[in-house]
Amino acid sequence: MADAEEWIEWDVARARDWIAVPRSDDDKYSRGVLGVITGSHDYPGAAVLGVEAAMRTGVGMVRYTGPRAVAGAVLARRPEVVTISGRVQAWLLGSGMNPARRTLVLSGELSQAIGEGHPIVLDAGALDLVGETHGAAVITPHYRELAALLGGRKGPTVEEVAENPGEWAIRAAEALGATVLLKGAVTHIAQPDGIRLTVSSSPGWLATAGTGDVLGGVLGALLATHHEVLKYDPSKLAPLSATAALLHGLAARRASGGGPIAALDVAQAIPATIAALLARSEG
Ligand SMILES: NC(=O)C1=CN([C@@H]2O[C@H](COP(=O)(O)OP(=O)(O)OC[C@H]3O[C@@H](n4cnc5c(N)ncnc54)[C@H](OP(=O)(O)O)[C@@H]3O)[C@@H](O)[C@H]2O)[C@@H](O)CC1
Ligand SMILES: Nc1ncnc2c1ncn2[C@@H]1O[C@H](COP(=O)(O)OP(=O)(O)O)[C@@H](O)[C@H]1O
Repeated sequence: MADAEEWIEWDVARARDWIAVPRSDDDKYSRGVLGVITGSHDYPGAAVLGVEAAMRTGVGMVRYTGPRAVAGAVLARRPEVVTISGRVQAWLLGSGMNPARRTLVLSGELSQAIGEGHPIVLDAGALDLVGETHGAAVITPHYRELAALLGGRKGPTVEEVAENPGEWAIRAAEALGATVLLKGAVTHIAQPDGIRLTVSSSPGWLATAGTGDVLGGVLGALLATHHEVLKYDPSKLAPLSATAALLHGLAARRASGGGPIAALDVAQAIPATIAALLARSEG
């Protein structure tokens, strides 16, 4: 089992360096466009939550090209979103999707997105596509999803992952050749190059439906706004992933104020959380 001392706990001082603040010469394209294929007939809300979170984290544009039936819900919440295909600098795939119900058309669209080689977040119903990625890819499973993903490789039970999440995050990163952000009360980020980061400051109120979809949007936005550096140095996925998890937890704490929260509350609290983090105040 991994030595606990090898893990670095991510903090506000480190995270601050991974927020891309727009410069005077930036425009919406230079900041980065996030392509999003998420949501389904069964889970349209996951797409709404992820897109909301990405926009609140700060990105030049979101292109949502998921199921047409879901696009209406996304647009109803965020008319800023563009729903026609076009160039993007990063992708968020899979939240609210069921791989067992993936149509041929959707399979083709997901493969095409992955084939572009941009930095990519694979969540929920796109986790099984990790073997198709080349370049910077991060997967964002919870314990059950990681156990299922490793199942074909003499993998662990859900209980085994829960007992030792850090160790299984490391094993998954090595076996799958991707950055792993393993969600839980403590979020573990492991990369094949040996980087190991934790975020353990999130409030328990985050254990509510849809907060993982919000995290996907936060992370997608961070990848899109750091696409240039990721092109040359995919190892930067780890600090970006840890920053996403930290922001997510800080936004939850801010939204909560000690009381219960819903996932959308977390997304809405992100701008003030980022402003506080950049101002070196409490974060
Ligand atoms: N608003 C949205 O659009 C949202 C969309 N979401 C999207 O949903 C998708 C699937 O997400 P997920 O992995 O969290 O759930 P899922 O794979 O179905 O897990 C099944 C497991 O849970 C268990 N189980 C179920 N009920 C239980 C109970 N009452 N008490 C105890 N156990 C219970 C069940 O056990 P079983 O009933 O089979 O014994 C089984 O083991 C994913 O794409 C995500 O993005 C979510 O983010 C939520 C908000
Ligand atoms: N007890 C907890 N304390 C702090 N954070 C938690 C706790 N349980 C879950 N979380 C966080 O909440 C989010 C839940 O994501 P996920 O399991 O994908 O839910 P959903 O599929 O409903 O969006 C993750 O970011 C996870 O790290």
